[in-house]
Amino acid sequence: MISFSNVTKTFDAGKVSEHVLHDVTFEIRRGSIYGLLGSNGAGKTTLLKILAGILKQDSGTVSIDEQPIFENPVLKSRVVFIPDVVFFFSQYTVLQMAKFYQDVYPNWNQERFKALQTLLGLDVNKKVQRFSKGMQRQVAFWLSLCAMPDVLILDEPFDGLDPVIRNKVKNLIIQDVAERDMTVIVSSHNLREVEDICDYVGILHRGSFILEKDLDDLKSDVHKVQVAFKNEVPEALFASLNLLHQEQRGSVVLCIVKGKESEIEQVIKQYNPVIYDVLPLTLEEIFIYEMGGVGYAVENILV
Ligand SMILES: Nc1ncnc2c1ncn2[C@@H]1O[C@H](COP(=O)(O)OP(=O)(O)OP(=O)(O)O)[C@@H](O)[C@H]1O
Repeated sequence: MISFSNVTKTFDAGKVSEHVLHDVTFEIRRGSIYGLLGSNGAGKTTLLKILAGILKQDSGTVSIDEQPIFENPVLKSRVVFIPDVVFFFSQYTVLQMAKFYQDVYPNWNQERFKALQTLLGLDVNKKVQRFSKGMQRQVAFWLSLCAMPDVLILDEPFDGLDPVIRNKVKNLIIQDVAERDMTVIVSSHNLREVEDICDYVGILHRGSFILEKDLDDLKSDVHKVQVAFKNEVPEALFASLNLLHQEQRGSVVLCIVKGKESEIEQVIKQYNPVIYDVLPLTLEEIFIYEMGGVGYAVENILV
């Protein structure tokens, strides 16, 4: 399990200090995929670098399986970080880079290296820096997945990958999570990009979490309902629902309601609606309505 407890981080910015993370506390269960979302400058990369042991927090604790990560080489050999700008030694071919990874990561899987070579079709004797940007990112995933990490940290990982490779990479990640309980934390600006792989999502804003939720809970707890009545819309109905949003479209009322679907249906049906439909909500809509409810303009955070 990954655990952040009261973590703060400040950078010197000229004469003043910039507070980048404020008292961040959260956990990531082993074998889960955590989506870290947030606006530019929210502190996502800083948080990921602290988790990877590249930066040290000013205060608080960061641990993986109850061991601190900073200056802990044994633990670090179980953790792989793919940064937003991937790095390879200049002049190194894929094979030379693979040898380097093999030396650093004791669980290196050579059979998988060969299998992924066939899947990706990249030349192992080519210098990595001569590949295109997207191909270099493929190499980063290739090497990282062969390192068989227990924790995979991804910063904006899918930028620059074409849709076919993107799906292949996502499938490989999901396979490792399912088969050997790998834990993944993935930062992104785009909820749609991560919603198909994550089971937990946190939104970081100006160095603090403004929302953290299990996606299944989120999906089963908010509903978009369309209702219409023969006569006047019964106001008493809305008072008895936990409404996040309500709008009239002609004779139809569209509501975003929190709660169990069966209970919502029971309440509304007491008023004999002539139309009662439950419509699908995208995750992005759920976030916008949930966060709108606590006064944040999430549209700006998630774009
Ligand atoms: N090494 C550094 N020195 C000084 N300030 C830094 C350093 N690294 C990050 N910062 C500052 O910390 C803040 C958070 O940056 P960070 O890269 O963590 O944000 P982010 O959420 O990843 O942003 P983005 O989505 O734009 O990549 C920014 O204001 C940035 O300028």
